[in-house]
Amino acid sequence: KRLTSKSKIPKGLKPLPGPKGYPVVGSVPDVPEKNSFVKFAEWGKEFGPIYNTNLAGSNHVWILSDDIARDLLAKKGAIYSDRPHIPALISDNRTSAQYLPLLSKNDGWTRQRKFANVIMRESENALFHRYPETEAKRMLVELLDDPSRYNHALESFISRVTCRLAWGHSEASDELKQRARELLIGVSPTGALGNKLPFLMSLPDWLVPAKAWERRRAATERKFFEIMQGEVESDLKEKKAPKSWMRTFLENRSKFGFQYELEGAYAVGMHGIAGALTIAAPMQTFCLAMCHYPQYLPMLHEELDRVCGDRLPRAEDRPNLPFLRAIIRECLRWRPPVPTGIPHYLTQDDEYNGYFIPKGTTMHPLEWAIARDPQLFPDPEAFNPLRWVQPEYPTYKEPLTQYPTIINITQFGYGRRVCQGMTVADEDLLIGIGSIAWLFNIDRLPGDVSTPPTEPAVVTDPEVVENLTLGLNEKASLSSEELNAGMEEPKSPTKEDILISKYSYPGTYPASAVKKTETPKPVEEKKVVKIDPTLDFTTLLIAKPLPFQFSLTPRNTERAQKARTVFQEGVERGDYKGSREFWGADQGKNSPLGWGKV
Ligand code: HEM
Repeated sequence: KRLTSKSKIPKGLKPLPGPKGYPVVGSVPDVPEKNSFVKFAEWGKEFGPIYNTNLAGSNHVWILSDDIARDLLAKKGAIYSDRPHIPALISDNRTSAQYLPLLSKNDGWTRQRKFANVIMRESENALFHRYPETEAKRMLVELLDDPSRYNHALESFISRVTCRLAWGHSEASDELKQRARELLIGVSPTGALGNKLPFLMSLPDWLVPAKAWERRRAATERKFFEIMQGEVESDLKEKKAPKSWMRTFLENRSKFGFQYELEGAYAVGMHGIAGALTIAAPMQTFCLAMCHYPQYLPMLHEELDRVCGDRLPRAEDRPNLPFLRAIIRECLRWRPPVPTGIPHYLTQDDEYNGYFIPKGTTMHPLEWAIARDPQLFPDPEAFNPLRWVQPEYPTYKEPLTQYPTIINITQFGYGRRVCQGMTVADEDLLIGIGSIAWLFNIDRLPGDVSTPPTEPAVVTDPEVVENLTLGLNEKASLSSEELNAGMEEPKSPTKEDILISKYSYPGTYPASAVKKTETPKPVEEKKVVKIDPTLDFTTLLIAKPLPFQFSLTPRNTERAQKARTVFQEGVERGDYKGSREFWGADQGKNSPLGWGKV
């Protein structure tokens, strides 16, 4: 929607405040790609808890207060529950009935939300078929074997659980990660080129590689969903299909009233993708928080030892693990996985407190700021799980057998569009984080120079800076930072390029500060590099801490042995299978289907 000119504002109402911006592009040049949510929160200090930005001619309103978000997005849900158009997707996200989170408030959305309610309730009642407990054992052994690939192990844990929930087995978990990663790039404002330069999408494919990339992504996804549905169908016929969302769909097909042949395949697949995308982020944040706030891990160990003793945590332990729930709750508050929120779209002119909000405005509940309201969260920048379990804090709530909980918190959105997967996230995080803490000590490496977030670390040694980037781009890792999919054959980024995109906000560093050359540089050329080690996150819609180095060691040999034994028992029962390639060994590089270069 074009920005409404002042003359169109109804009498008696004012326009919302906001940054002035520049002609044509509006405020786009003022928004950094890295940690844009920090900039949007800073503008809130200047313009108040609800303000307007013009981004390349479109009207975007940012909401920084939970009360205002509720007043508008929830109470006035009848007009605030649509979704904006995402230009980089070739099928119109609002009407294609492919991706429930991106659909307009139409019939497709209503029937898929009903379907989502059924599959979520059913799997929740069955304690998610114990899939999180099963996969936690494999994750622990992977972490014991190679702690430096922790990022991969955590993402694989989530992807395998979600894959089992969606289709009954974990074999497609690498493919699911890749599907999730490509879709995330497709929908993120900082991802696919078509979202940055929408006019490209009206040009022919041969002129615009980004468009060809999207066509290939969509075709691969469709084929993947179709294969997965077909396999569960034949397993069902042979009466060997484990419990899954797909099985529920196939056994009750006529009840859901889906309108096109693969709608069920998409409805299930979309939930698989939504799960694979999001839940590893708070687990990675947990590792980050334990490194920088070491006082809390011993408290968590004490609780887990008291409640679980020498066995791994299980779903039934939930009421007895308030401190674990407090840690999880605080991870979501301190580093919200969707820091800019998922936008809603306003379908009618509206007003709020004398301000005019025009129809066609994209509304952003800015979770980053909402989760830092100092009235509710004293000392908001500090990771402090005690705020959930000690009565002197405003967020304390009883009974502690139920609270703290992540169910219905603001990080899952507002009103009619609220997240459908909260209970899955809740279960995965309880079992996933609980199991890691049960087995491991988590610490910064000896000599780690990074300091807590109140004071951004000042690093001058290029060697140190370079080491901080290790671990990028593992196979099928969702944390890869290679963006702009579909552009000209990119040169693989140099370490220098990666650093430039990593640290461009809030610190500054010239490339010369990190360049490694044959001959040592004179000292005066080493410039200061500022890094806040707890804010080094990916730039896509779902923000995850970039891989970092830390020490992950078993608390004692008995526990390590126990983890290996219970995993081995599962292997012998046939609980675990490896991941399958779908498009051949080269991932479909030379065929029309396969992994887009991302
Ligand atoms: C930590 C994990 C997660 C976070 C932080 C998260 C966050 C969100 C947010 C912010 C929204 C938008 C709400 C709004 O528009 O107001 C959303 C929507 C949604 N989420 Fe999640 N989510 C998570 C996990 C999941 C999982 C595991 C699933 C499914 C298995 C899922 C499925 C969905 C769906 C289907 C929607 C769209 C609802 C609609 O548009 O009507 N989410 N989520």
